[in-house]
This record gives sequence, structure tokens and C-alpha cells, in this order.
Amino acid sequence: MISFEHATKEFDGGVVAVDDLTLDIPAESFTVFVGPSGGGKTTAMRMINRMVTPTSGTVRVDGRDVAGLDATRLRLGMGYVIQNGGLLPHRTVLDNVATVPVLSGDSRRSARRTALGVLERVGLGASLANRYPAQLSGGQQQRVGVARALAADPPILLMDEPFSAVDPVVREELQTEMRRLQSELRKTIVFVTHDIDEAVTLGDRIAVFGPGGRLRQYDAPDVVLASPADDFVAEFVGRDRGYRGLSFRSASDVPIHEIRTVTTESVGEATLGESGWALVVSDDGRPLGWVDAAGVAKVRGGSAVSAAIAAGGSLFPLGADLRQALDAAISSPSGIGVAVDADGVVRGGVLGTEVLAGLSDQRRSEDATRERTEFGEAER
Ligand SMILES: Nc1ncnc2c1ncn2[C@@H]1O[C@H](COP(=O)(O)OP(=O)(O)OP(=O)(O)O)[C@@H](O)[C@H]1O
Repeated sequence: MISFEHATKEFDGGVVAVDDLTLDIPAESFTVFVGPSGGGKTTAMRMINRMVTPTSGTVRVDGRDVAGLDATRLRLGMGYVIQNGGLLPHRTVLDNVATVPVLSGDSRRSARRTALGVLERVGLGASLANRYPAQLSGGQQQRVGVARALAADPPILLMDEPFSAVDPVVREELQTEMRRLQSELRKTIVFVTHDIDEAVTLGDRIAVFGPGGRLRQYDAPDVVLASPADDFVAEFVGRDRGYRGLSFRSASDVPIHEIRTVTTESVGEATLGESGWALVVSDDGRPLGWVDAAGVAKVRGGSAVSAAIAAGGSLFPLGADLRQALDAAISSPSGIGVAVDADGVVRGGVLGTEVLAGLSDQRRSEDATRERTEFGEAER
């Protein structure tokens, strides 16, 4: 556990970067510090490994005040990942990753063996081990940065905007990878970002920092989205927070309806009413797009099927959340969201109105539970 107790940092010149921060970070949790630039996130994180000394207040790791610990030993017990990986340019990937185990006393040989294992763990094969950082893509460099931080198997991982220099697609891959790693490794992770979407995707808990280095809210991401502590947090999490909050709600109660499907060969034979749609599926049952009466007429007139169908919307994988269900419905030209199984085969359709009805049901039952709890507490 990492605890901040009234920690304040005022730099020379009077800038208060972190103002009276009190915060407990449970062991094995994924905690994200998020907020606009200059809000003190990095400064707060650096108090943990003593790169910054608080002007007042205390930071404890497992109950021990870090001010009383040897800084080098403290840092060897904490992986540290920064933007672009922070790799040493003149060392190979393998030696970059082996650095910390060597510093911790391992022989070079054993450290390299460890490094190979960790590289594999973050999705990089041995084929990249002998390259230099400049010979890697941005995403690969970032993975090496994570591997290096994990190489000595530290219980704590500090990550400062590690994915902000890579493009959105690679970034999403790295986020998925990070979640997978965390589910296997159960480290205590503190992650800094200014991107609320990244924070909500990754964090078990998120700490929202505001101007002047003041912590505004510290809660689970669904709580921050549903109940921002103040106007600053509401504005920061964005106007579509209600929609994004749906991603924390299960869609298992949303009804899946049978939908009309046609194969590419049978499009021309379909009879559709004026407002009717059919889903065109491949021979193995995957969705290809929607066709209406006008599309059917085109095919009968000799058009290729591909030219007659409207691209489908996003898909709703069975078991996914309300956000994916609603998005599938509202992005579909027919208004029916296509539900698919793990193999991508069509299993039916979902309706936007029913997704919203499902949301209302969930809220009603939450309210009822809350009332029961409050009533129960009042009686005691
Ligand atoms: N070494 C320093 N000396 C003086 N002021 C500093 C120093 N480091 C940071 N600051 C100031 O402290 C404030 C908080 O900076 P910090 O880097 O912690 O914010 P941040 O939330 O991490 O922002 P960013 O996302 O831009 O990195 C800023 O006003 C910054 O200019």
C-alpha cells in the first residue's frame, strides 16, 4: 500500500505543484492519476520513488516513510516507465531490459535470461532482442520500456504517460496488453495520464487532479463518470460521460431478437416492405451489411451485392456492455444492432430502446438497494 498523508510540494519560485494530497493506494490495484497539464500528477508520482521530496507531509510505502529509506534501494523495488520507453540508445533491447536485474546483483547471463522471458511476456519475440531501440517502432519501444520495468519483478510499477507518444491504434493495443499483464501479475500500478478515456479504461481507481495540484476526486471510474465530485471534474470527464458510463454496465439482460438474414446469393429473392431491412450474411454466418427494398431492386437490376448493401454499424459481441449494445443499435442503418458470438457469427439483434430500458431497470434496482441499505442503517 502507498499512502500520501497531507503531502505538499512547493517548488522554488513558489509554484505549488501538489497541494495537501491525502490518498491511499491499495496493494495490487491499478490507480490512475489523471488531470489537465500542470495539475501535479507527475510530481505526486515522483514523491513515491523520492525523485521529488515533499515540502511537507509524508509518503509511505507499506507503512514506511520513504524519506527514511535509501533512495537507490527504494527505486530498485519500483519499475518506472516513461514516454518513449526511456531506453538507452546504445544498448540492445536485451541489455536495456537486463539493466535492472544486473543492478540488483544478478549475473549478466542470468539477467539476459530473465530479460528474454519478460520480453516474451510483453509480446516481443526473441527476434527483436538484439536490435537497438532506434530500430523499433514506437509501440515496440514502449513494450520494451514496460519489459524493462518488470524485469526485476518489482511489486510497484510507476508509469508516467507511457503511451502518449504512440498512435491511437497502437495505444489501444498497449492498453489491452497492460490490462492483461496486470490480471496476471497483480502489481501495484500508479499510472499518470491526461487522457480521461485511458484512465477509465485502465484504472480500478482514478484520482482526478485539478489546477493548483489539488485532488478533486478519487473513486472507481464508473463513479467518477456517473457522479463527478464537482463542476471541474464534470467538465474534465466530458459531456458524453453518461454514454461512456454505459461501458461499466452489463448488457446480459438486453433481449436478443431474431433478425431477418439473407445470404449474398439470395438477396435478389428477398421481399422487403418499404421500411424493412435484412442483414446480409456470409456463408459462414458473419454479417456483411444491410439491404433494404431499394438495394434488393438494384441487385435484381444487375448490380453487384456489394454495391447494393449499406455498411453495417458496430457489432455487439454477446456478453459485452451496454455501451457496445447501444452503439451497435444507433450506428446500424436499420436501427437494429447486430449481436455476434465469439466467432463473429450473427446471433440476433438488439434495439436501442431496449438498451435504454435495461439501463432504467438497472438504475431502479440500484436505487431500491440503496434505499434498503439506508433504511436498514437508520433503524440500527
Ligand atoms: N522541477 C520543477 N521546478 C519548478 N516547477 C516545477 C518543477 N516540476 C514541475 N513544476 C511545476 O509544477 C506544476 C505541476 O507539474 P507536473 O509535471 O507535476 O504536472 P502534471 O499534472 O504531471 O502535468 P503534465 O501532464 O503536463 O506533465 C507545474 O506548474 C509545473 O510547471
